[in-house]
Amino acid sequence: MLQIDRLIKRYGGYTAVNGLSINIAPGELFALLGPNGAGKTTTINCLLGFIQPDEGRALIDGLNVSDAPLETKRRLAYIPEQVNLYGHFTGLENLAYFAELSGHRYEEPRLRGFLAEAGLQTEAHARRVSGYSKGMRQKVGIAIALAKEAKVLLLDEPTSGLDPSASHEFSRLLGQLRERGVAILMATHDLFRAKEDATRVGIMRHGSLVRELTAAEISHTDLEKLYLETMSD
Ligand SMILES: Nc1ncnc2c1ncn2[C@@H]1O[C@H](COP(=O)(O)OP(=O)(O)OP(=O)(O)O)[C@@H](O)[C@H]1O
Repeated sequence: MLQIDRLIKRYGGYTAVNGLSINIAPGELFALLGPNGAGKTTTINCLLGFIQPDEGRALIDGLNVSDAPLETKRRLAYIPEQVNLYGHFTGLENLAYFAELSGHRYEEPRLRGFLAEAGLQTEAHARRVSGYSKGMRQKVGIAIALAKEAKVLLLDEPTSGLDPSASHEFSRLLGQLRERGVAILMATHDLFRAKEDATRVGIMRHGSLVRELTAAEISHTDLEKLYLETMSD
């Protein structure tokens, strides 16, 4: 569903992403770990079509992002650390707007249904987003993914700054999206959430994937140990 194939992105003489290949099947969650500057956000920006890779390719649902930027954007949803919404619009209005951008027009009850499914309390639906907490904005992000019927979800540091209950709730929602067959790529520094939520975990360093493992086969302690060892190699 999501294929990253020998992706390379250079900035001048610096190689930010260096031959990265990852395949993520429907219903899988791949957690991408790595220190600051490892190239995680650059990779996500290539998938979003925000930047062009120098070599290699990224495919969303079989479509090359470089050849079909609009089509691929329609098929994916993106939740960064701070979900970008229009503060003076309500949650409902934001959802209607972003769903429409991807060609989906819904009546209000259906929109409320998506927000409820994403865990946003009913009294907040018609409130302005400027008063929402970070966790509430992320729920709107999940509702947008549901409304768009996104096949791929890209997450960049989604749980950073969330309190433990909000973080737990967020991971429950990711589980629901996985059950619907969404392929998820999550860049994160949160080893705990990576181990808990992911099917596979990759450790990135200097633009390359240096380790890849099955989440179920490693304990929290061993993942932390492996991460630290990888950083000191
Ligand atoms: N527009 C740019 N011009 C030049 N260098 C850039 C640009 N964008 C990113 N880089 C460099 O590419 C490297 C990878 O950055 P990137 O943001 O992808 O890392 P990251 O793994 O997401 O880090 P973090 O965990 O801090 O978000 C960094 O060294 C960064 O300085």
